[in-house]
Amino acid sequence: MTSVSGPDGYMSGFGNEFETEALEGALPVGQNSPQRCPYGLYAEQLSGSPFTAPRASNRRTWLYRIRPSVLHAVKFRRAAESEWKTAPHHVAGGPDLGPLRWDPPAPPAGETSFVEGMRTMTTAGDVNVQAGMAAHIFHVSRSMEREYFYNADGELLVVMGKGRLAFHTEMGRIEAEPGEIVVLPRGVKFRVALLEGPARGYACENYGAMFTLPERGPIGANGLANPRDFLVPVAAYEEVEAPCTLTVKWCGGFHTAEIGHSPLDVVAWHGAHVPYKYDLRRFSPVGAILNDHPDPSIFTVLTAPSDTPGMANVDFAIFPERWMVAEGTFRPPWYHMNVMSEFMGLIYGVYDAKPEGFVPGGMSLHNCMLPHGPDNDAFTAASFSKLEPHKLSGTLAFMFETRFPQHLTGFAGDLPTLQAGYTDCWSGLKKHFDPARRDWGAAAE
Ligand SMILES: O=C(O)Cc1cc(O)ccc1O
Ligand SMILES: [Fe+2]
Repeated sequence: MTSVSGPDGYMSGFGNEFETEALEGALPVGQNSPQRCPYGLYAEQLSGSPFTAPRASNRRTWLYRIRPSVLHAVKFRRAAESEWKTAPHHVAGGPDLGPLRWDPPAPPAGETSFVEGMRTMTTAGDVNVQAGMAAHIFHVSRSMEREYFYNADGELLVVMGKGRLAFHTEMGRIEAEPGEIVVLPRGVKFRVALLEGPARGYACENYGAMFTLPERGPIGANGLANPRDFLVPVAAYEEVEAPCTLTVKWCGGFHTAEIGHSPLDVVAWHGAHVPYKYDLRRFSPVGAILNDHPDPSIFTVLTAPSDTPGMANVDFAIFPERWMVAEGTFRPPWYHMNVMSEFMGLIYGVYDAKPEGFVPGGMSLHNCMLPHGPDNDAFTAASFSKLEPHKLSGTLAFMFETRFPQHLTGFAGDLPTLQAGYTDCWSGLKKHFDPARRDWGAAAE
């Protein structure tokens, strides 16, 4: 028998305790683990943080399901290797050290599901100590049918680039389109259906503490990513009694179990360890309203902290459409070297530091302490343009920024779309220094 039950929809908020039931009365009242659960369901706790984590970062969910997870996954067999790699993963060879950039890669050969079409560009840190991340790209040309997956290695932040996907999770269903992100927490089972495709995008796998909202400090109680814009699915369950597979990614290995039913059989749940989506177009940016170019941390959507305050395991920042109004200022990003490692992608439009060569579906890697900044065209234009209010319209770029150096995979190093001449974008930067011209460039304005 196959059926999918539950209302379509979302609940709103970030880090809340949510509760939802697809069948009236399925949620036990006043306790988590009654002697007998309503409708003959099994109670199960999924812990995303240690039991003893401080309240603010404690994340667990109680699931009321048709079968307990022990019946989903009793006999795992190692599955084939894939292009989805895990840190530590250091390959010999590859391109010489330097800033790197890629054009969009060709789709993989043959049809690929969300899991099959995941290809790792970089890995950082070490999954065994729950620190670090991986930057992936994915390409989806087929739905996962009776194939389910969960990741024990971390949470997955999915940045939609093209097409539309439906993430059927234990907690319910999330639909996503370009401009939106979806976060799938560690241990949550799901399958991904293709709604409109092929679909492609980027993903950040976070091995560390879960993504949370950054502090706003003096910005105050509002702005940036507002909690109410985060959407969590309502309960929906599959009652599928047919051969299915469940694959787990565990410390970099893939293991598959053959099971006789869908593991998305959660009829009701309550808790805070939840999948969610967020529309990046709802981000409320704060920027320079007089002068100077602020640090990109003002555009942090989500941060996954490390044990060192202010030194994120990984930050997810975006460069959304916004007004540029700063006076007497070089408006694009400054030239810089950064202890953090920056992986960037472009969802749509033009990125102000790189008007040429950085295209939607492409990516760049500016690793730990490797210099980068505006290309020659951007420098010249920004140095001499009239500084009127100017809107950067129809643009959305993002950055995965981690405290750990990012190591290229063999896949990334061998990609034919790796731009051999990327660093030439700076080669036209001339020496302008003239000890006699304190007002350099003034006449040209
Ligand atoms: O390198 C980049 O393009 C990302 C970036 C943008 C910015 O506005 C300031 C610093 C920074 O690393
Ligand atoms: Fe940078």
